[in-house]
Amino acid sequence: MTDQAAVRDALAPRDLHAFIAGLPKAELHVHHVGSASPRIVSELAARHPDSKVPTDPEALADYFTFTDFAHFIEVYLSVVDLIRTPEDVRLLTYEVARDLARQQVRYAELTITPFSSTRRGIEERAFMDAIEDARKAAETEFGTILRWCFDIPGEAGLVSAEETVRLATDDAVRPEGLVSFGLGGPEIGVPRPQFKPYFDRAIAAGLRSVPHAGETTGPETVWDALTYLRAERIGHGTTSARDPKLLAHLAEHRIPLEVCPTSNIATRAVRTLDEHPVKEFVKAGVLVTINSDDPPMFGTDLNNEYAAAARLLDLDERGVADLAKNAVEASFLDEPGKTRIKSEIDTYTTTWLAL
Ligand SMILES: Nc1ncnc2c1ncn2[C@@H]1O[C@H](CCC(=O)c2cccc(C(=O)O)c2)[C@@H](O)[C@H]1O
Ligand SMILES: [Zn+2]
Repeated sequence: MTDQAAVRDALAPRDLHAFIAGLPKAELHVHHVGSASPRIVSELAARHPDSKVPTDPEALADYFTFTDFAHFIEVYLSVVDLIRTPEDVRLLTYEVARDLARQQVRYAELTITPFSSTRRGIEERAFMDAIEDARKAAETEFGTILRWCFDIPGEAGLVSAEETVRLATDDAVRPEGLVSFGLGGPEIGVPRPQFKPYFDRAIAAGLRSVPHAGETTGPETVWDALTYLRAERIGHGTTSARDPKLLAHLAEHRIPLEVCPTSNIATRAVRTLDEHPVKEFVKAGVLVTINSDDPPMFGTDLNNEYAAAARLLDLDERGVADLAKNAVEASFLDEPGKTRIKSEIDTYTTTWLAL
């Protein structure tokens, strides 16, 4: 071992957490408002004293403890209420990009719910300018590429679907960084087929379909997302593990699952991490990507999600690097960009293992 390696060994922990921290990554399932750090949320809460969101980061940690999925949505919307001006939007987006860059995220598809902001009075062009301004600044200053997914807040119904697809397809409004179209919010009482016309319009406009499904309802919701919404990836897809035919279909057609382990525990979709079905997904040959969903709300970050997946799947450095390459491959980044990041992952891993 060279002197340099000996010194490096003595200084840095060689455990998997250290490897993950430096590993170039891509994140495909992470929400804009859901990524507001405690510092940002408390700063915004201080600007709006009428809000019930705590300003003190300690109290915020308790506030972000959920009894069930409906409670999570209620808390989520109270944070949405803090985003009131285009300046709030730009600050939030830029800071989310900084947090992603700190975790060596080279590329992220950030899910934004524009309906929730325009209906709260933020003018649509100003909203789009704010996110685009932050996206360009992030790429220049952090080297992190951001793309947008616009999603329908399903519980808000077809009015929100119409507004979301208009904002996503009207050339006078849609932002340059928009690549995909999604469907979020509660699944219970929100059947997927009703959104087919809106997804058809989004897909016809060149957007990729990535709805949430199988997070809080059964595998039939995942089938519906595939059949009616022509999903190219599935947000969560947790209950797919209950249907071997669905697992076989996802594997055969290379339809990736955007797995968010800690999210599923925090929203009580899955009881404990050890009971998470990600092992079943891998055993069935399904393409698994690891994501953080709403990291500060769930007391996690992307690196922690990779560490959780490594433990559940008993992975070494090469196994973790493969997970990272899965996400790059499943992304909607152009081929040269994918090749570049995958090559960076390979170089990083080879260098790490050689030390
Ligand atoms: N794990 C998650 N699973 C699912 N969704 C998640 C997850 N994390 C974050 N979201 C986001 O929560 C939003 C929910 C917004 C919503 O339900 C709603 C209902 C009624 C009115 C309004 C409004 O704005 O007026 C909004 C979704 O759009 C989605 O982007
Ligand atoms: Zn989500």
